[in-house]
Formats: sequence, structure tokens, C-alpha cells
Amino acid sequence: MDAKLIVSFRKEFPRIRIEGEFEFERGFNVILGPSGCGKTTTFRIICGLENPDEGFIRCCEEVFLDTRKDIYLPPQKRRLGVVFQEDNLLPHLSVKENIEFATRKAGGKVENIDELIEHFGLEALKDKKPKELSGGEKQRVAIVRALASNPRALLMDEPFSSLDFRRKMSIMEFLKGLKFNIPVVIVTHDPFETLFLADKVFIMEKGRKVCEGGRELVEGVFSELLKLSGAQPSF
Ligand SMILES: Nc1ncnc2c1ncn2[C@@H]1O[C@H](COP(=O)(O)OP(=O)(O)OP(=O)(O)O)[C@@H](O)[C@H]1O
Repeated sequence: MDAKLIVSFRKEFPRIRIEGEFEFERGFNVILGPSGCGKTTTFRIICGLENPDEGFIRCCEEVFLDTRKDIYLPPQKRRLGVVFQEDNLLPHLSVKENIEFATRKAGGKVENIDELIEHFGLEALKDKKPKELSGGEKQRVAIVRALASNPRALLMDEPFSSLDFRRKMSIMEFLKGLKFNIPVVIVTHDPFETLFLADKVFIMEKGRKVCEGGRELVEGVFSELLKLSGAQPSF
């Protein structure tokens, strides 16, 4: 099965045009760029939360969007796991109930939830309500919840930006250890997160993808930024 997520689109706003072509492969794909470059718009278009003026999106052989053929699959039919900057867990439900609720809504099976909770090391949290969790724990639950319905791809928009460095590291290590067989797309403005996670990076500026590449590009960008900042790496 072709597990690629293929995206191309153009979207006009009064002050900026956002466009790009992306081929997201199995593993970690990072969209990196400064504030206002169009990352969130790209993310929302892939999820189906926003429509481009022109575009084509295909994942695992299924066409999500083809504006020339008037094909538009609504978000819930795309079977994508989505994690936002803020966790969006339902406050009145426990961790386990949150995962069950989302899985049911996505048409998935809830029988294996306990297994899933164990697999992802969430047993100690499963009966807690979101307000009893730290920011990092909430994001771990949000990631497991997004994966529970066996998505075709996992999409995350600035998922670590509200976490302090220690929590960010812990959750990035958790993610890195999961060994994904699907494309994981992470939107961030943070070169360090990119360096830690990316197998492939797509750099955006002023509404456009300006370059893309594998680990060489990721490491090159990071060392250029270190030179610019004058910082001495301590690793
Ligand atoms: N609905 C809209 N109407 C008009 N302009 C918009 C709209 N949505 C986004 N834009 C513009 O598109 C540009 C890109 O916005 P977007 O949120 O995609 O950027 P971003 O890279 O995710 O930024 P940030 O990291 O700050 O969230 C911005 O200049 C924004 O003003």
C-alpha cells in the first residue's frame, strides 16, 4: 500500500497567496517556517478544515480533494489523526473515556482501548480527568487518542509549543519511540524540534514552500542558525 500523503494547493487571501507541493512519506515530516508563512493554512487544508482555491490531496490511494473534479472529502471521512497546539480533550471525561469517545466517533473499535492504553504507557493516567494532567501528559493523551482510530496519517500543529523544555523533550522522545508506519506531519517554527524529529523537512516562507530535503538539509539549517545566533553547541 502506498502510504504517501500527496498535497498540492493554492489559496488566495487578500494580502498573501499560500501555495505548495508536498509529498509526505512514512516517518516524520516537518513543515518549518516563521510566523505567518502559511503553515497552519497548509495544515487546515490537509485536514479539510479549510478549502483551497485549487488543489489536490491524496493519501493511501484515496483522493481527499480534487478541485478540478469537484471532489471534496469532509474532515471526518479523511481518517486522519489530528493533534492541535492545545489538547482539546473533553474536560468531563477521563483519559480512557476521551480515547473511547474519539475512537467511536471515528468509527473505530473500542474493544482494544485497554491494550492501547497499556501499549502507550498511559495506565497511571487512564482514570484521570484532563484538569488533573500536566500539559505534557495531555499532549501524550491527545497523540494516543489521535492514533486510536488507526489513522492514515498523523497531523500535528505546533504540538509542543506550550510545553517547557523538559516536557517537550519527554514527549518528543515518546513520539520518536513509536516507529510510525504512516506519514506524521508536524508543523512548527522551532528548528530544534525539527532537528530532533524530522526525517524530511519542508521549509516555508511568505506563503510558499522554498525548499525540502532529508536529514542533510535539517542539520544544515540548524548549523546555519547556530552560526547566525553566535551560540556554541554544547553537544
Ligand atoms: N482567513 C484568513 N483571511 C485573511 N488572511 C488570512 C486568513 N488566514 C490566514 N491568513 C493569512 O495567511 C498568512 C499565513 O497564516 P498562517 O496562520 O497559515 O501562518 P502560520 O505560518 O501558521 O503562522 P503562525 O505560526 O503565526 O500560526 C498570514 O499572513 C495570515 O494573515
